[in-house]
Amino acid sequence: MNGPINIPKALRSFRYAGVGIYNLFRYENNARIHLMACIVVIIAGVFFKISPVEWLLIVIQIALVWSAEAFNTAIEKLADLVSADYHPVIKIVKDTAAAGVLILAISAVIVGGVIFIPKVLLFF
Ligand SMILES: Nc1ncnc2c1ncn2[C@@H]1O[C@H](COP(=O)(O)OP(=O)(O)OP(=O)(O)O)[C@@H](O)[C@H]1O
Repeated sequence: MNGPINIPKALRSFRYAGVGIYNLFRYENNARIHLMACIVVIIAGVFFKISPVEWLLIVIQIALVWSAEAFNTAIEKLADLVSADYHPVIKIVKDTAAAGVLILAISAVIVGGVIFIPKVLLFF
């Protein structure tokens, strides 16, 4: 370690990360879709009075998907900077990054289904 913890620097990092979160939901279509899905899930969670463990699973899934979306967007932006023209490697990079989001989105749908489908069926 190079000395005491630099609190102002840490706070600046938080601010930059906050700007990143704002930009993600302000400008990225897929991130907005995930945000809307998250709002629907939270409303459903409150409505069906899901348990604390179920809330924790939902929170983890939301964090995983948002986080993957943030990394995917960062990779896309970097790829666009590296090569604005079509490039087969950029295609692999972008498709692979998108695959990371899709894998976690499928996991979130499965977790959501396991939690909510029985409650919805009981409701009707
Ligand atoms: N420069 C490129 N070279 C090769 N393939 C590309 C390139 N740019 C995009 N693609 C292909 O098009 C797909 C969509 O890319 P794009 O950057 O438009 O992502 P997106 O998911 O539409 O996100 P956004 O609209 O937020 O930028 C990529 O997954 C990739 O297959």
